Amino acid sequence: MTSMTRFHPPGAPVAVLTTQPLDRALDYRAPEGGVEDGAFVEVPLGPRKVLGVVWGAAAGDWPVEKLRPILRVLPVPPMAQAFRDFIERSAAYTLTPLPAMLRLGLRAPGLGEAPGKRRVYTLGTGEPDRATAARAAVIDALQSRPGDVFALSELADMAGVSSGVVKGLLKSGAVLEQATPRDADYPTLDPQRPGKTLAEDQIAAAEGLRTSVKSGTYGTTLLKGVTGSGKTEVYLEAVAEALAQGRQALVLLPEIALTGEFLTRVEARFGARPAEWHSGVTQAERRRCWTHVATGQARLVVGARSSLFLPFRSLGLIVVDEEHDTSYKQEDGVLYSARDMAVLRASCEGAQVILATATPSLESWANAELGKYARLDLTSRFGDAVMPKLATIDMRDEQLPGGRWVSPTLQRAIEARIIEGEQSLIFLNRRGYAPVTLCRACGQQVACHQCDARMVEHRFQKRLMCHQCGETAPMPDACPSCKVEGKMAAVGPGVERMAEEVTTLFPEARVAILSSDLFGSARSLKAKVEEIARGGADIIVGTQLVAKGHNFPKLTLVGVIDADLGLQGSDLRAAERTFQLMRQVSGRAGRADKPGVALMQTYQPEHPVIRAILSGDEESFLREEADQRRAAGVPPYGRMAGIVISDTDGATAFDVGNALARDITPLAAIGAEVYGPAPAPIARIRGRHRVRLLVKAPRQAPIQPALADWVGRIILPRSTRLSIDIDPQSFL
Ligand SMILES: Nc1ncnc2c1ncn2[C@@H]1O[C@H](COP(=O)(O)OP(=O)(O)OP(=O)(O)O)[C@@H](O)[C@H]1O
Ligand SMILES: [Zn+2]
Repeated sequence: MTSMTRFHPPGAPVAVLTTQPLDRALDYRAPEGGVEDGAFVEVPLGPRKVLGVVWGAAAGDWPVEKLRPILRVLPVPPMAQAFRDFIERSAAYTLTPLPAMLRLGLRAPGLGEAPGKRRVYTLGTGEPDRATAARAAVIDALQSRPGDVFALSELADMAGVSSGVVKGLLKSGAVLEQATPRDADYPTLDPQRPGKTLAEDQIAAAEGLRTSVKSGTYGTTLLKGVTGSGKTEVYLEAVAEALAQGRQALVLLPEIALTGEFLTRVEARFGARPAEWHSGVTQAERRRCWTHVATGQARLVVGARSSLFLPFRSLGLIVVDEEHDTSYKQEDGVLYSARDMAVLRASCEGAQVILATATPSLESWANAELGKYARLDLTSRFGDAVMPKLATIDMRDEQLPGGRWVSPTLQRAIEARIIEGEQSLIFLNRRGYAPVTLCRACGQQVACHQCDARMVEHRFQKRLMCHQCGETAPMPDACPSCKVEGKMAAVGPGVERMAEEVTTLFPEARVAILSSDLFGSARSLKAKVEEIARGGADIIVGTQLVAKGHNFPKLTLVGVIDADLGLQGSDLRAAERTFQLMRQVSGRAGRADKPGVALMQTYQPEHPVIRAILSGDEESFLREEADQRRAAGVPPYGRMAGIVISDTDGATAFDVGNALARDITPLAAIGAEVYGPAPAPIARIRGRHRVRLLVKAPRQAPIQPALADWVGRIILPRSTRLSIDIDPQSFL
């Protein structure tokens, strides 16, 4: 860990950690005027200039006179000691090289550039002097984001054109080029404004949270409240307390589509909107957010998981809303769980964490049981709203023709809602039109040529898509294998096919589909969600995107097409995930004055998980699940790490796997076991063959150093990649 913050006089040797893939900090000489620990600097590296952070005194193994000087100290506040500690500890936890971790903390576009040099582009009033498809794409892109300004490459990427096309539109005035304005301050949030009048149980929970925030120390609270109980209102009180203490707060949401509603609620509570940080905001806006978070001017940030790596000055509170959500796990690049890293960051900062959910992850629940986390409960919905009634539809008793999935029972229920002017949600956790496309002549399924995965038909886009690598191909007329024409058939349902069926059943109804792949931008998805919330649809057909915390006041019926879907896998969390998903999606019903119903179509109504979902007894479900995991020694009662070795050559990947399995001395020393190597469930992605090993260790075992020692004994062939996933959530 770095020592106390320190000033290095001009010429003193200092260590600079750069974002370049080197295994350690490099030594430089402090510039004229000296430099502080944590300062953001520009240094020479070979022929290039790169960004870095002063990481303490130099190691001293190079003579000072041979060191190159720091070129420039950037005009931003230095990285706080607590943040540097977090970078080091999160790197050690996830076994990520420090520079890769630091890179997450330097995601502010144009940080190294002088302010006057940056240019941004925006919509002008002129007409393009020559109309082309590429030019029209630029204008369309700008029109879809009124009021936003873009960097050149950002706008070109958005429009799918070269930057030359954008520049070509300047002369006619159709696009305007401007010097970047100074990053405007965020409006002041007023924590003293009166919030909503809280109900009795809300007051108790809010007081508990306020007291924790007041303590000014680290602590984590699991805020467990049934869907619609008002968790947001309650944790906003904790945010108010942090603001009143003069500290900053961060609220993490699992889905950008949820930010719209959240921003409105923040504005209602504090009189202004907070800073935003996620993939849906422009580079200029990200820069503004980063710099004002660094100075402390931005007091509240709402963001995606990467906002954990913003340079807060004085962070007092992190809220992880829908903490059970799987999207908090970053599954490529640096593999980390934003929920766990939130706890780590808070402990570095002396801040509080609130994990809010109706369906806690077993990890968080167990930590509360152990007393490591505090716990607060909200057990009823706010106001007159009641919890929805849950029931199963036994599909063995329903008469359904082939190629149809909405049972007559569900159909009648939807009909009744339409007559009442209420909304129904049809839920199927499968994107696209059909999961399988096969040839009726030869029986072959269409597969991705780069992956061991089927191509999924997306009928609206008229393309096949691989959900592993994103590769798309036009829908073929003739079978790619036997070349027979007109025999390609869709097998099984996806949301698009459900929308088609629903439209056939209810031709008069307004049907909306919510699936992540159907929206070009986060903004258009947000707009759709808002339109639905206002009543702009009678039937919503959606994937798990709709299960996440949305508030559709007119929605009174949830129909689950296939409640058995998630139970089939051998995933260690299959039961937990199905339970969470069903409780969450059913929780969308009856959130306002009218009571709601959730109907789950299933072929196995007597399955213990289905019965647990119906009973609504979360605590017994979690306790039983905990008992099983404890007996098996798996998370949260044991540690796990997933190792994926990939190579364009399958045999090479296996050789590496075997070499690792042959000598497990460092792991055996901590009582860990190694399973594999075995071909990964998806044995090839993007042309790379994949081999997996699984490491299982006792709960308290120091797994990271043992893993580092173990894989460090192997010299990887150049073509081989090895990734280590601590606490893996997915086993693909
Ligand atoms: N004290 C209150 N006064 C007025 N309205 C409230 C109050 N508490 C909650 N509500 C309203 O009840 C609804 C549900 O609240 P909220 O969205 O905070 O619930 P939640 O617990 O976060 O639900 P979910 O887990 O399903 O996301 C919202 O429309 C909210 O505005
Ligand atoms: Zn693929």
